[in-house]
Amino acid sequence: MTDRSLLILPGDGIGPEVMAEVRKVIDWFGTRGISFTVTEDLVGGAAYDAHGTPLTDATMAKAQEVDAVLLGAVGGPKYDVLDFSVKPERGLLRLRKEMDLYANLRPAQCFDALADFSSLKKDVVAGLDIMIVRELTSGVYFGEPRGIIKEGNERVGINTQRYTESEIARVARSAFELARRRGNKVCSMEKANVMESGVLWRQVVQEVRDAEYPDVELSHMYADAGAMQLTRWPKQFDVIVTDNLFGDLLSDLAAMLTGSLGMLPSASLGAPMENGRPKALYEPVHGSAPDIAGQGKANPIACILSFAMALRYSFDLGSEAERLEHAVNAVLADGLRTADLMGPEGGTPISTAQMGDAIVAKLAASV
Ligand SMILES: NC(=O)c1ccc[n+]([C@@H]2O[C@H](COP(=O)([O-])OP(=O)(O)OC[C@H]3O[C@@H](n4cnc5c(N)ncnc54)[C@H](O)[C@@H]3O)[C@@H](O)[C@H]2O)c1
Ligand SMILES: CC(C)[C@H](C(=O)O)[C@@H](O)C(=O)O
Ligand SMILES: [Mg+2]
Repeated sequence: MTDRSLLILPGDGIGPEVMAEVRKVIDWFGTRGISFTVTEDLVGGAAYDAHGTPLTDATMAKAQEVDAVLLGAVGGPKYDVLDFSVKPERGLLRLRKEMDLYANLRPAQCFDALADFSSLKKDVVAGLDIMIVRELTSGVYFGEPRGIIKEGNERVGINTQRYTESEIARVARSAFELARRRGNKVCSMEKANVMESGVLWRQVVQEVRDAEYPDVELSHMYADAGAMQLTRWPKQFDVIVTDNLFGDLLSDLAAMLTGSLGMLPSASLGAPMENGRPKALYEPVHGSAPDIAGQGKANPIACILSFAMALRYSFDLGSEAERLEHAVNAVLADGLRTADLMGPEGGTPISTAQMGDAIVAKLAASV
């Protein structure tokens, strides 16, 4: 047993495929004396198939106990017919909510070797390094009332955008703290022009900045304009803080600036516990990719970089995280590409497993 515990939840679709490559990386660190006590369990459709629920109470309890949870992806067309309350995605949302993982960090970094590949011009993305901080435990994802009700002869679908002051303030603090360690700039995105929750969001973020972070530059942008600016000139941003739904959309958009959705990792963090570390779940931003599942085509880099974030944020292993990120960069610099990192002109892609092996080989060569 080590004092570093990890719960791995591979999930559905390409989740188990990309997680298998992370296991190789974990094993390699083990050979270097940095070991983890790993347990594996089911989430999403895989848990539903086995237990009739996308997350059992026992798995939930395990997630609360470990230092970090690493999740692959959940969902898929097979489960589209299920009742909403047992859909695979509900398992992930329960983890986020019950672990109180309110700050979702989604870094969009363009690796040098991919600057030519982005759908945007090279000078727009080369060297790009932005951090989206998405509020993850509130907003329209969780607000009440919700549901589908009958009104006269019609069905009405209802979801509620709801934010309390303290929910906004705590994620704003996460963004300002991160900014201080980066470019010292935060842009907050909402729709204060049409939503009261957006008005409150803007006020509270400004108040937190004025009272506690006067040294950090703060700007505000409507989220629709923010989406436009992200594609026009993304390097104007350092840290972006935004709500749950806008953060979901903007982070998929930001992923494509880096070349592929298969490149973007994430860390979902709660408040620091007594040991100074946050409760944490790490997962790639992408989903279960049913269109390529089972074919060895998935890019494992987003999941591997999510493990790098775990090294940094949950285990104080910042230099090991950097070593892993450098290994990814070196593999890309060698020209190795999974299919998602190839343009219409084509080339010969490598498989999910070959990408994992190449990254481990670079790690080994780095010592
Ligand atoms: N965190 C999660 O578990 C998560 C995130 C997003 C979507 N989902 C779920 O995944 C299912 C499919 O959703 P979707 O198709 O809208 O989104 P998706 O992210 O699964 O796929 C979108 C597109 O990106 C490609 N892609 C995604 N990840 C890739 C990777 N690592 N390598 C190469 N290509 C990759 C897919 O092939 C697909 O063409 C849904 O059930 C959705 O709810 C889960
Ligand atoms: C699968 C789904 C619940 C999830 C979300 O909407 O948060 C996903 O899209 C994400 O980006 O993590
Ligand atoms: Mg998403």
